[in-house]
Amino acid sequence: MMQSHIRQSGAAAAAAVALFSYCTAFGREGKKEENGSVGVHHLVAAALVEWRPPRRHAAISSAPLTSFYPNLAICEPIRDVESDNDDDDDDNDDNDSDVGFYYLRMNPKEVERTSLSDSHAIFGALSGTGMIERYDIYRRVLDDVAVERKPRGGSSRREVVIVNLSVGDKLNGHGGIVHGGILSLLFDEAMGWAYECLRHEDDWLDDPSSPVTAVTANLTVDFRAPFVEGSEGVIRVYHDERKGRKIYFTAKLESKDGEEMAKGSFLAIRMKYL
Ligand SMILES: CCCCCCCCCC(=O)SCCNC(=O)CCNC(=O)[C@H](O)C(C)(C)COP(=O)(O)OP(=O)(O)OC[C@H]1O[C@@H](n2cnc3c(N)ncnc32)[C@H](O)[C@@H]1OP(=O)(O)O
Repeated sequence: MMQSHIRQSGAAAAAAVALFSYCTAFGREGKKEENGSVGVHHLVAAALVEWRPPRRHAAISSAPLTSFYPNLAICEPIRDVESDNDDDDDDNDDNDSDVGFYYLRMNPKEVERTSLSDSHAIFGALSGTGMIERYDIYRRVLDDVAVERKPRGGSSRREVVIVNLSVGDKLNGHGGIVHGGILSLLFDEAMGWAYECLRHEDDWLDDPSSPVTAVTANLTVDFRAPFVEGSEGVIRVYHDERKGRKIYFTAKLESKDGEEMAKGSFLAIRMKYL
C-alpha cells in the first residue's frame, strides 16, 4: 500500500548514523520498511539508507506493526492529515518530500511519576495475551520545522505522539468487538503521553524537570467503526491548544490499513498542587 522512497547517499548515511546514536540514547525502537523478519545486520544497512517521506496519502504502515526493532530509527511514511483540505499542495510534492520526521520510542520505565507497572491498567492488569498485547508509545520528532502542519480551519495542530497497539480477544463488549470503554482507555493514556511530551519540550514550567501532573478533565470519543478483536492499530494524538492550565488534544485511532476507527478529544488540566 505504501511506497518506500529510499535513496542512498553519504550525507544521508552520516545523518542516519547520528540519528541512530541519538535514538540509542533514548532507548527507542525502529521500524523497517517491509514485511518479513530482519536480523541485526540490517541495523547497519538501515543506517546507510536515506528515507524520504512521501508527502501524503501514506498510512504509517501496511506492514505488521510488530516489525519494530530496537535501536533503529523509525523512518516511516505517515498520513498527511491536512491533505483533504490542501489541494493546492499537489504541485509541490517533490519539495515536500524533502522534509522529514521520525519517532522516538518512549519508555514507560523512565517516567517516575506514574505507576507504570503492576498497578497500571494498560501496562499492568490489562496487559497480556488476549488483552492489550501491545501499547508502544512514540514521540514524533521533526527533522525540520518546515514540516510543521499548516493551519486547518484557522487553527493549527500538530502530531505529538503515536501509539502502536494491538488488542486481543478478551476485552470485548459485543462479541468480537473491542469494548468502547477499552478504546477510551487507550485514548486517555495516549493523550497523557502527549502531555508528557509537551511538558518536556515547551517552556510552560519554570523548572522543566518539575513533575507537574496533568489529569484528564474531559474525554470524548466518537466510535466510527467496530474495532474487532485481535486488531492492530495506531493512535495519533495532536496538540490543539493550551489555555493556562488547560491543554487540549485530539486523537484518532486508525486500523493498520489507515481506516479511522475512532476519534477523540481530550482536555488535560495541570493540577495546582503537584
Ligand atoms: C507519561 C505518563 C502518562 C500517563 C498517562 C496517564 C493518563 C491517565 C489520565 C487519567 O485518566 S487521570 C484520572 C482521571 N481524571 C481525574 O481523576 C481528574 C479528576 N478531576 C480533578 O482532579 C479536577 O476536577 C481537575 C484537576 C481536573 C480540575 O480541578 P481544578 O480545581 O484545578 O479546576 P478549576 O475549577 O480551578 O478549573 C480550572 C479551569 O478548568 C476548567 N475545568 C475544570 N474541570 C473541567 C472539566 N471537567 N471540563 C472542562 N473544563 C473544566 C474550569 O472551567 C476552569 O476553566 P477557566 O480557567 O477557563 O475558568
